[in-house]
Amino acid sequence: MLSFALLHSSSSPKPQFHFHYKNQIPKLPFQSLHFSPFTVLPIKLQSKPSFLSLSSCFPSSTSLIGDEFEVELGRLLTLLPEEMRRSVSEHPEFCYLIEVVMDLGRKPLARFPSGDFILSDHPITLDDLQHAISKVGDFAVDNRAGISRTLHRISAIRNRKGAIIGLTCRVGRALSGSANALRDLVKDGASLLLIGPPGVGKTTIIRDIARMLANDYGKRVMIVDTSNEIGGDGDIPHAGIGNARRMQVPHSDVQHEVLIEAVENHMPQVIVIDEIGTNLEAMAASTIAQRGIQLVATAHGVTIDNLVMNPALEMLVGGVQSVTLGDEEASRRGVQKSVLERKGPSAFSCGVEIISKAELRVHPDLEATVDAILAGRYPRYETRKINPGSQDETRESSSTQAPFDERNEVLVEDIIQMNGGVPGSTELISETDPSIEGGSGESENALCIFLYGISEASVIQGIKQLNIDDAIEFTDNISEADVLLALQSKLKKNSRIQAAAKSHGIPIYMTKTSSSTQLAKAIEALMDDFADGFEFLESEAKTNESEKIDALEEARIGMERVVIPKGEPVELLPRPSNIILLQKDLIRKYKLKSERIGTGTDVRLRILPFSGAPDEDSQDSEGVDDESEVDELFSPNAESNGSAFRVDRLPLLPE
Ligand SMILES: Nc1ncnc2c1ncn2[C@@H]1O[C@H](COP(=O)(O)OP(=O)(O)OP(=O)(O)O)[C@@H](O)[C@H]1O
Repeated sequence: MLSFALLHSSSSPKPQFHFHYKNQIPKLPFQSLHFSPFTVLPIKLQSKPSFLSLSSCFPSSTSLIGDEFEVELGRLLTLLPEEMRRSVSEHPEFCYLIEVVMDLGRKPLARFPSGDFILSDHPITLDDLQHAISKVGDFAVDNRAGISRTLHRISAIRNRKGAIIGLTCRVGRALSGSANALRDLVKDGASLLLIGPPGVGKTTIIRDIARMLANDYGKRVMIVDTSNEIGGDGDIPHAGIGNARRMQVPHSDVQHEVLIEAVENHMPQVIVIDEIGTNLEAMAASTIAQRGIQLVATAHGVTIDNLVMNPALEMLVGGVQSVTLGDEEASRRGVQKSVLERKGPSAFSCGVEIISKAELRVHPDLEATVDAILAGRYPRYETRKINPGSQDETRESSSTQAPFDERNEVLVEDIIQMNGGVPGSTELISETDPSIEGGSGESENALCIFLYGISEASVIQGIKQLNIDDAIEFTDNISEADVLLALQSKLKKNSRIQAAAKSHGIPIYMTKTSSSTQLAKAIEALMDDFADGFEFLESEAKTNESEKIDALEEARIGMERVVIPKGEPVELLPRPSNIILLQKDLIRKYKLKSERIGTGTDVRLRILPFSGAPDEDSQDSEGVDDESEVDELFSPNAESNGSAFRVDRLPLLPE
């Protein structure tokens, strides 16, 4: 029978970590970097699969894991058929197992940091699923179940008749120390909102925050545990939450009620809650914040921008409203008359973007971050490392630079960690530090593209002939991108993606089709502009800004001096489509109508005198609706560059 052992070897060579850049997945991206002195050797044993050496995966200081985690992981593995159990326990990354996926009629998979691994060539049967289901508690309405007194989460997929045909078995771990990087903030009573994509480690961190506040700072902490993920399944909470108390939620729809109940009945000083996702929950959280209770919560998203743009959750960060500025104020600020502003105070004082299992971006003043995003400026934030091994506060780097610069710092730290650097080091190493030399097989000057409506595969296919694979890379995180490349038809339907690109100062390019030839041309054009540092865009933006002000002033004077007092129409000068759109907006605010005249580069507006006819706000005199205006805005007459049209720095399109 096959099993494995973890052998400590101080003389063993450092493990080979693959260099990763931006969103590329490293071989072992977590704090596994601590574990470089351990070597995993598969050996043959005449015994049952053993997890006895599992605690060696984790230095004793890192967690409550050790023996308890062995037992807990063992309980998860009892869900699996013997062959799968053996296969997963033999995997070299067994300690870092994230999930086991069992779908009826398909081969079972284990998810590890380095990727998916097939556990057996035998497809999953109904019996296999039945066996697993019999070992877990009841599935709640959110189709999640747990294993009593463990942190594992079993999520079911059902067929149309309600029968379970798939399971995702997530390994839960209490990583004591995973919230150390936020210790200074939580200690001072800051309300923290953590956001991150699924599986990045949000629950793990807030669990540790709950423990830290209850045990280290003696606070009365109440966890509102919607799917029993923070405190584990069963009525006795998992040791990972320390002295914090927890309230279970019978149904996710009543999470907001339990939140209020927690405050009213149990006198908490701190409320911890995972996954605020609805408007009602956001409202409950805001109410709690107003009562002076420290709030620690998570929400799905990648960056704070995602929350600002999410109508259900924007309330968490103070809400967003559109404000019309006076002419003078608008020209003083150099912005259009209608701007977005924060409506009120944020329910949270700090925001934390969980970038990866090893890295956080802390926005110490969440309101300032939201204001910056709405004003199209770079928010200020600090990059911190998650370091479960250290009991100290681990503010590893502090940065208020523009994201582009900071990205390089992060990159450098990643590489150093991957090369076996000491976690917890507070040294900030410059990009030219020799220790990073040779760590990369990739170009540091690669152009990082966020694709929208175009698949990565199509671009790769398109540029095959160009031999520039190393010069570009892709990201799913718009804040990391140098440029947004989108399919025209998709982009024009999504004003939010444009707003997100704008808020990060990223130029937007688009193609009409995603054929290989078009994409190849687009990428070539893009590479040229990137090589020039997108310099021309800067000057274009400046020209555009002053043209915007001129155009609006021209329309205002026309209306105030001619159209309104004399009742005569006024023809404005030809302008680019995006500026015409702004003029139309202003004209509507004066309760006047306009018509678009001319063609090509001669397109301009004629402002019509008030006719007394009912005002159709969303239509101009030609019956052109906003959708057509959007089309117009995207017409290639403004900027054309082969197949890629620059539509950089568009104004926000009407919803
Ligand atoms: N620092 C870490 N090192 C190693 N494993 C980790 C770390 N943080 C989290 N994990 C593991 O990663 C997986 C996902 O973590 P977690 O459930 O906390 O993520 P999440 O962001 O809350 O996910 P979701 O949004 O899907 O609920 C779990 O198996 C967890 O044990």
